[in-house]
Amino acid sequence: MYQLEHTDEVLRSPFIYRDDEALEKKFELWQMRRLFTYMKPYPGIIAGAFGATCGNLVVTLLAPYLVGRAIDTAVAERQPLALIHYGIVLVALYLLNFGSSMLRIHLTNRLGQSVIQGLRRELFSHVQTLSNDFYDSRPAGSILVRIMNDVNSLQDLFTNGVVNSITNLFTLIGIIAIMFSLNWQLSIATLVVVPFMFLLSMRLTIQIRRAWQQVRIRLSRINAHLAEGIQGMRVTESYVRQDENQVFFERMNRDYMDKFLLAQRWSIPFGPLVDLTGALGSTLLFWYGVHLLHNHVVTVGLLVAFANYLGNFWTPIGQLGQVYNQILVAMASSERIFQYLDTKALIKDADAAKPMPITRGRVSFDDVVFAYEQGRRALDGVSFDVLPGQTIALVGHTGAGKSTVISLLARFYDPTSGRILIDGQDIRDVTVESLRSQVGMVLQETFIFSGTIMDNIRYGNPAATDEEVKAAATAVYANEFIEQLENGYYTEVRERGSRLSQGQRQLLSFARAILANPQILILDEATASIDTYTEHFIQKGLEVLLAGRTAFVVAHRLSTIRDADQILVFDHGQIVERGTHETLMRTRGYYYDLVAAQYRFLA
Ligand SMILES: Nc1ncnc2c1ncn2[C@@H]1O[C@H](COP(=O)(O)OP(=O)(O)OP(=O)(O)O)[C@@H](O)[C@H]1O
Repeated sequence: MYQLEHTDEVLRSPFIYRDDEALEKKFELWQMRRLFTYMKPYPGIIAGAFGATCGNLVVTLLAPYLVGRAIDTAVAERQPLALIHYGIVLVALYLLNFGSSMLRIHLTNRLGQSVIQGLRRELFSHVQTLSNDFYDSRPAGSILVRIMNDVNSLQDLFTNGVVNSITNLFTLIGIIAIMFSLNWQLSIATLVVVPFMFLLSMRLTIQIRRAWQQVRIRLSRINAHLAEGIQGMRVTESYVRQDENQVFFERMNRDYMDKFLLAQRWSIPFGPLVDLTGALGSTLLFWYGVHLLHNHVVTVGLLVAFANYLGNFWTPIGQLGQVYNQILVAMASSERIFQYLDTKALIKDADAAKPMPITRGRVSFDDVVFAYEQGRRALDGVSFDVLPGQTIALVGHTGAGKSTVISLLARFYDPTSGRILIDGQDIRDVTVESLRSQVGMVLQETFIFSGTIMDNIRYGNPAATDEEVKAAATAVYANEFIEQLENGYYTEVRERGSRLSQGQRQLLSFARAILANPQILILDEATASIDTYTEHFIQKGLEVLLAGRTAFVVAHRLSTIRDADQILVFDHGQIVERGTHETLMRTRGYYYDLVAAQYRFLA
């Protein structure tokens, strides 16, 4: 069986959770301030949560004192009625505590979820406005991680961190103030262990957090590998790579288990150590307390009250340690989130942009130069003029610049220099929305969304009725195959349309496009070989789709090229020949060679 040599290789797989992304960062005030602005819309919830925590605070501060008083007065002086009164007050206090806790947990969760939801909404809506260059430069996985994981990791801070840390500070200050007002000597004896509690809590929670982060990274690696493995299962099977995959997976699985057990090793001692420190603190308190008791400096009730106060130190100290962790994690995540939010869309409406009126469809490229990366021109001085209703075929070797022409026409990028005009208007002077609503695109790979066939066609025009969808499908000859599916137009398609053949997807995209009814159509013909039966429908569908529109076709079918009004032949980003099929064939130049080399078998 195939064995991997190095552990590092195990970790080579493309991670959803990228290892080069920091998991924690040092505190930055401006970042914290910006994060807090997301809480602004919820003053009512915040006030309610603070109100509820005040209820908890009252009980934490008052209950130990009352227990002490009950011992000193009711028990010591044998007054059962007074004891019952104390009992009733304490029960009432704990009921208040119960109610306050329920309300606080509900409100803080609501606050956390509202903030997270708002942040995620803003992030998604912003990412949707970003230009193609943004998507070109990062994998989809890393965008997903930011919208989901990074936003989620802020959840703890907003749910518990903010409200709790303020309450915890008040609790600590309150307990210390009450203790000193009752007896300063005993207060000092009680507080001796508190710095140790604090240090222990900080030290352990940092280690525990780091250990669990490692577990999460391993889990993300497994997820990423699984997702890829399942998507690429056909390739795996066809190359008989199951065994290698199994070994690879086993290593990752094992790695996850090791990290999990390590994290457990850090987490397990936390509780017992807390108890141990508490016990040490109590021992010290009672040892000194009994000494004070003998000298009649304190009473038994006071000693018991102090022991309870000592017990009440742990929760706020532990939670403050956690908040420190939550802030460090939030710094790293929010930095990445803000980085996305601050990314400006390269393509956006000019200040004076107006909607483009319904176009006739005349398209001109005027000395257009474009480079994706500086110094490497993908288009180099491209000029052409297309009359309304004409079909233009773009041909040329791979990498010649055909797709770049159509990307610029749909304004996914702006030219480095030169102009693109539609009906005499520079497309940079009109709104992007109005431009794109009139420039339809049918791409090679038809993206099928989860839903019915009906929904998928309607994507072209959400306002279309069922009848209009069916009419559009019928017009481009897609009706025949759709009717044959088990539920016709209401058949569910999902998983990137895997139920549909390449040809059927193409027909679906024609229906989608004709429903949108754009004046200008961009068509990247699919290169995949399609059975002759479907090909026949595609051919007829295409004729309907192109009729009456200005169309740019990155053409692979000789039939499309032959019927084109103009053929633009590209090479290294320049138009090297132009004309109709007949004239170009007669010229016996670049196009002739191209056809001879590439399309001979199609003729
Ligand atoms: N997103 C991108 N980032 C950087 N360079 C790119 C990008 N897209 C294309 N290019 C480069 O621009 C040049 C033109 O590419 P283009 O996609 O327009 O060619 P094409 O003629 O459509 O090729 P094909 O027929 O293979 O689709 C190529 O050198 C290509 O490597």
